[in-house]
Amino acid sequence: MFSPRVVSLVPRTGPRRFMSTASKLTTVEVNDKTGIATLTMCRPPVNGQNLELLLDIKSSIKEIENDSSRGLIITSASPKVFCAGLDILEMHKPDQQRLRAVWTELQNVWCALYGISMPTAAAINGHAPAGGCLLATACEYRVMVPDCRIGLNETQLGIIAPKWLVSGFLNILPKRVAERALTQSRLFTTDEALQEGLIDEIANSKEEAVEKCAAFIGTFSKVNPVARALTKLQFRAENLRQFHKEREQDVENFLSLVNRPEVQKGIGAYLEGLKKKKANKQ
Ligand SMILES: CC/C=C\CCC/C=C/C(=O)SCCNC(=O)CCNC(=O)[C@H](O)C(C)(C)COP(=O)(O)OP(=O)(O)OC[C@H]1O[C@@H](n2cnc3c(N)ncnc32)[C@H](O)[C@@H]1OP(=O)(O)O
Repeated sequence: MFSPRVVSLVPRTGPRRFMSTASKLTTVEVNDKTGIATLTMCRPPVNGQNLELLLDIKSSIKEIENDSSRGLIITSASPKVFCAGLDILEMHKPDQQRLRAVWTELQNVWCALYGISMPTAAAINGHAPAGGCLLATACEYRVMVPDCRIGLNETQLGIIAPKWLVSGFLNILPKRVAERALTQSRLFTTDEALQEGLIDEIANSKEEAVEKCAAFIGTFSKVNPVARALTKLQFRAENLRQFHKEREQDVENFLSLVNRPEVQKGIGAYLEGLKKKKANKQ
């Protein structure tokens, strides 16, 4: 559950350091001057969220939280993709135990990122559909590079994004825009996302996006961290409470939905479409 932590306001000095990470699927780099930690997802080619990546993101978030960093920036090592969402292979003809674990870990990642007390920002250096959009919208601030797409396109796969998953989206967009976007499986271009308020700024490169995220986090340097954390909680507590109340039922709903023959057929066709797209590119 959400527990605000007191963070020192004294700036740190010294070189950048790397925290230990559970595996190589994420890296965490702390800028010792600013105290801001950058969590980078590194599962090529598109940071598909399989079980191992989700476990790794969760443990990196916990590590950053325990280190009392000044803030957290999430980004990707892939040149064109921030995160392509759930690894569709985890949902296609799934192993039931693993599928259960995947969904539980997606819940855990969302809960850890959405409920963390320190300032958070996403440097969206590429496309961010579905689970990628989930990560970005769990953060407090978003900076995106041009010519990319972001949104919750779950209905395209025949699956339904549950309430907790949509709550970050609803923190940002008017309900009417959110409802239409979800029912239409809309992926917003960078320009559209800025216009609708789904992202806060555009940056010309990943480096610039990270800098802009750090500048946002820097705006809190003179704000009392406990007051800031409690204020953030005030805005997010109801969604978190609701999530905890429903999380077990939500796993059952997900499993039953994904196992439906017509959904399996849809996921299979979607995967085929992705493969064909690649073949057409070659
Ligand atoms: C009760 C609740 C139920 C449900 C809630 C569900 C919540 C979350 C759901 C999800 O996250 S579902 C996943 C949705 N994701 C997508 O629809 C994205 C699909 N991918 C794309 O649109 C594109 O790949 C891209 C991200 C825009 C990148 O395009 P690009 O041209 O750069 O790459 P390419 O398409 O050639 O892909 C490279 C490679 O990666 C494979 N790939 C892509 N996305 C996924 C994925 N999500 N899972 C697994 N694999 C993916 C693609 O097939 C290519 O593989 P190949 O090299 O082996 O052919």
